[in-house]
Amino acid sequence: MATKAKRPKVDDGSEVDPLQNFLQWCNRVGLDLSNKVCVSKEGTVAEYGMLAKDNIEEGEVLFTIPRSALLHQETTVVSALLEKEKPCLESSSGWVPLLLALLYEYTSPQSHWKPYLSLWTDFKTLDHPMFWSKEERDRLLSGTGIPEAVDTDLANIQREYSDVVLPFISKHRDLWNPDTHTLELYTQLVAFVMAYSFQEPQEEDGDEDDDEEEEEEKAPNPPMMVPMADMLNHVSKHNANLEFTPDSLKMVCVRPISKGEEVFNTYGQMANWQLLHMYGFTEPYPSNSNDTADIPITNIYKVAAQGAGSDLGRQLLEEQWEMLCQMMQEKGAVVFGKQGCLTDTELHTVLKVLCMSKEEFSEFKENEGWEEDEEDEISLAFSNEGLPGLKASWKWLIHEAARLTLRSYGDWAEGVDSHQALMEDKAALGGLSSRQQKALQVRCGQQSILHRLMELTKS
Ligand SMILES: C[S@@+](CC[C@H](N)C(=O)[O-])C[C@H]1O[C@@H](n2cnc3c(N)ncnc32)[C@H](O)[C@@H]1O
Repeated sequence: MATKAKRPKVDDGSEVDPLQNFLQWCNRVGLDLSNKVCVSKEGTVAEYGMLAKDNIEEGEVLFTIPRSALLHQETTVVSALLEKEKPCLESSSGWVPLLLALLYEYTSPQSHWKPYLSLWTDFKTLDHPMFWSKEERDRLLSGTGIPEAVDTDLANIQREYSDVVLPFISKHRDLWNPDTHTLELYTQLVAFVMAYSFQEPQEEDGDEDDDEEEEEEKAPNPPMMVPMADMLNHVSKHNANLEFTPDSLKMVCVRPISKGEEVFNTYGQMANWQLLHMYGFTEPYPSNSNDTADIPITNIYKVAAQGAGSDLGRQLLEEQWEMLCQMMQEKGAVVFGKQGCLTDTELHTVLKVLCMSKEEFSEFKENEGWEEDEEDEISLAFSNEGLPGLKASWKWLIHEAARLTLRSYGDWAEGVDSHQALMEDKAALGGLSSRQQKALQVRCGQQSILHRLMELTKS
């Protein structure tokens, strides 16, 4: 078993309340907490959270964290070594330096961040799908995109640990120990970073002449741990937001909060499948205004292939598909939100290429593309308002691809035809495990978006 952070003890051997210990530490490191808020485990949606002790106005600062209190690769005790060895610590995630810092600080009795890290003694309570069995993930979450995302994560974690972390810690046994800093602990800390870390937004250059491509190539900032800010839970209709300044980070109220209400941060615009994947929870259906459903582009192609009558038609379609695969860099899904398509440019490209006549396709290849349509027009055309007005061939492709995608949700709720019906049956819902309930929230959100899309595109 991996060594866990032990609960602090006072002289008589009794345990210190980890929260009080953490709040005292906050005081010592100069973290300024408004007396209008408090951290609590009661009256919150999930374990620790922040509550308003008084009415709070928009713009009020709830707490300020000096940058020296943040835990990341430049503040950890082992920062000089991490900096010196930077080239050997590169990986696709870019998380290895922070994870090495956490492996060290989490298991070091002298760590400056001990009162902070001692708040969590078992990261598995986060209940990320990565801690479910593969069988349970595949059974409960098929069709949601989560099983594939978790399989990729687990393969990456294992590779990163064996190729980068283990050789590194084996070389520095004065600081790390492979018997303590195991793959199991590493995986748990990955889940901690997924659910608790923050990424500072890239600074805007302000130089308008800058080449756009250069801007896009900037790597994202590495993640960091932000004590106190990570005590806040998330909802899509949040009431507070973290602001970054050169000296400190500030949690600022973004809509009035009444006394007794929970203070909610935003973890970003997260669909329920992303919340479950990254944080191990979902917002109750249908309250997540950021919910989305993906349609794999292969499903649009499969539908188009069913509709291609002759051999010649099928050959043309295959050429068009080959070209699309070269054009689309991402793994290939179009995303629909509650108000319409969120990847309208990609969907527009897919529909345009797959519906071209032989002549149009030859012209397209000769010109190496087409004149781009106005972005605003595309965005309107693929919004819920615009979808019913699309041309019939495009509507048919979207409609049938949505139907095909809906079929990919296996049904684990035996005897129940519709997930929606189960959602409305409070007694049956109460009989489900918490994992089954979360899976249901994800599926219902995605399915309702796809059903709506079928309605909007029916001929
Ligand atoms: C940044 S932490 C927030 C503090 C956390 N509640 C704690 O006790 O340590 C993120 C974790 O809080 C929980 N969480 C956040 N928002 C939630 C919500 N709206 N509903 C349920 N759980 C939530 C999830 O377990 C998530 O992984």
